[in-house]
Amino acid sequence: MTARPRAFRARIPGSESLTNRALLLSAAGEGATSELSYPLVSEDTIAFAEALTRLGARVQRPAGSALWRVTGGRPRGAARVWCADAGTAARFLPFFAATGTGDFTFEGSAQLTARPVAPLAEALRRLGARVSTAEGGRLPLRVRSAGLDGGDLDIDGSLSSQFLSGLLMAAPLLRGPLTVRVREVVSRPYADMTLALMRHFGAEVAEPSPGEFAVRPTGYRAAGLRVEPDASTASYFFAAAAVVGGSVTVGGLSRDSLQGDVRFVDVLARAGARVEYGATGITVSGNGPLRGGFTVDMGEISDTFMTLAAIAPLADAPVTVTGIGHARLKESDRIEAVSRNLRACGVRAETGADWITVHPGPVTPASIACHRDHRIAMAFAVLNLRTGNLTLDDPACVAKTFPGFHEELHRFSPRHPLPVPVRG
Ligand SMILES: O=C(O)C1=C[C@@H](OP(=O)(O)O)[C@@H](O)[C@H](O)C1
Ligand SMILES: C=C(OP(=O)(O)O)C(=O)O
Repeated sequence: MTARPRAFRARIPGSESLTNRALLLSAAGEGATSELSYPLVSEDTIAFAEALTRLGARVQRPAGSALWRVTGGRPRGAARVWCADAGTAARFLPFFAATGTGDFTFEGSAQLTARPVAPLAEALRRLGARVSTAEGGRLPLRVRSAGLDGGDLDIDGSLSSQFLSGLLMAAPLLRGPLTVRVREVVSRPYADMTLALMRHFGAEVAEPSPGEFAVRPTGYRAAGLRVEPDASTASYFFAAAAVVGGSVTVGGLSRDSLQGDVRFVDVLARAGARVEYGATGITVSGNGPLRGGFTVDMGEISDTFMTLAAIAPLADAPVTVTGIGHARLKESDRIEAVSRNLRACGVRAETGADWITVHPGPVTPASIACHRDHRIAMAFAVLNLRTGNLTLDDPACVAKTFPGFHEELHRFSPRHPLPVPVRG
């Protein structure tokens, strides 16, 4: 066991999900200016902000400032919009663009192009937009529209909640009321986050029955928002305390967070860590060896399943995670990426369509294949705090949501190596 680090207040950047929603809802407030404090500054949110400027908004983000100002504008004309690796950009912005008038093409990286957008295209066609996609319902996606009427439609939420969130956020910008029905939606806490932020920016949205949403064509008003720290990112630092001892506090998070991933701490509690919900933040403390011997459905908080799976070899019995089939459709096939990397470390892991079981055992030296997935890199960096024998084949991929990750984890435990500056 390494030396017990002191109590540590982790400096966690703003939530990507809250930042991107607030950027979009601010951009939808035509002519009005909203202020976002402590937004996430990362590849995903910069790409999202730049995409919005292509769609008529103005985003002022002074270097080093914790305050972004967004002035709304209506999408009009023709634009090619680059979404980089950001799933939320590809799934939210076409709906917003279709409420304007013009011809908009959305493109993304090879990684993003591998992720589905068919449910989005189908919903937009039913609302009257002209939409085309690449084969298999992939990017590039082209949408031509002269604004959308309201109506009544179903949307598929089984692959991702982001399609529902994108449609809901666009709904107040339609010419009439919209009723949306979703039979099954994964990651439901993200839809709840969407509803909460829509209301914060002035929308009237109700859920008269589970999975049925009624939205009035009210448009949006400007609002201010202080962005919570990213609960998915906090999971790595909470898990670090659980596996090396000491305690980590993340200020600005609570049981009432808008982010479902804050519930990851309850999973750590099942594994034996001590969790305290304080007045100013959440604290997780290591409490002896990690306890396994349980099965947990992480379908609603699937971004954090990798954090648990990566430290599960350190537990005293197997850990099974279920409900995570949709995690195969993210930056990587995350069930496959985690299980292959664990096996490369000599750890026994079994998988199915939507589950993984990790067995305890020694971790042998390995190079972790990150698959350009920031969460694979960050999760295995936590395991390495204990083993000290792992390297990442792409440490820089963390910049998608936390450019300063390695520095902050090193500040918690010097056992985490600082990234070697890339020469040239
Ligand atoms: O709406 C959002 O901000 C997100 C929704 C989730 O995706 P799925 O709904 O595809 O699970 C999550 O994995 C992603 O990191 C962010
Ligand atoms: C899946 C993720 O993000 P996105 O869908 O926005 O690419 C993530 O951050 O884990």
